Amino acid sequence: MPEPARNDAAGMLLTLAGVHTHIGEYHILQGVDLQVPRSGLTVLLGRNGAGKSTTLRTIMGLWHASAGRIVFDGQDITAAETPAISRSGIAFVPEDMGIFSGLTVQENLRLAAIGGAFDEERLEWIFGLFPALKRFWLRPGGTLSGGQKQMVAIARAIIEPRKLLLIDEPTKGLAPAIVDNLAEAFEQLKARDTTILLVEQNFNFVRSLGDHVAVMDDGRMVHSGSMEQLSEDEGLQARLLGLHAGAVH
Ligand SMILES: Nc1ncnc2c1ncn2[C@@H]1O[C@H](COP(=O)(O)OP(=O)(O)OP(=O)(O)O)[C@@H](O)[C@H]1O
Repeated sequence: MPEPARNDAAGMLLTLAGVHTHIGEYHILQGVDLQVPRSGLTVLLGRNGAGKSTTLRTIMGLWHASAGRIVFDGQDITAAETPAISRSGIAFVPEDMGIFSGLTVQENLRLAAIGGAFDEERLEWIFGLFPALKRFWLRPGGTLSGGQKQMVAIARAIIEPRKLLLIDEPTKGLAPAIVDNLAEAFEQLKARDTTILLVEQNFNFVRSLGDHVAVMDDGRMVHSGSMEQLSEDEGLQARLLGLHAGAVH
């Protein structure tokens, strides 16, 4: 029997077309077009206030688009509510990480596991990615360092298999060793065919991890292409990101 027709663009897991988002009286997203190819890591870059977090929150249904269309894995999710979007296979790690400080690492993860039950093999894989979580398994989330909290937040997002991870500025304020640990974890997630849409300001962190790149400014997309192209073109980096030749961000 032929496959049912899919209304996503070829090879795209997620497509935003002409998305507008208003927050109260403010018109924040002003016609965002974004395509996230299946597999690999797409980086969303742009200066502070460009609308990156609002884009992730709109995909997740935490703000509703006032115009435009969001299609995920062949389904129109523009008007869907957050729990349904989550069940369709998208996990979101917000900038504030959203972990419960009064609950232990174990309890934080158990809340994200379907039926509160762990798949032991998957849990061992996560402990391999983030050994600190095993060490601090019974510690309350609130007593962990910023990097450890970020690990809990990412572990919650991947405790069940997901098609797409939305992650907002995970390296902000973290020590280089933790940033390296996150980079390794993202490489492993990519190897397991998880698609990642990552908002990041740290261009050096994403230049070797990223496959695709989109750049926002003033609530619109101003560039999209391959990371390879942006990585090799210092003129483009200067124009889009304000980076100067040899700049370490
Ligand atoms: N809850 C809100 N109420 C009013 N304005 C908001 C709200 N959230 C975001 N904004 C505004 O929307 C614009 C885009 O913010 P957003 O957080 O999406 O940008 P960003 O690119 O993620 O920047 P940053 O890196 O600073 O988080 C900013 O001007 C911000 O002040």
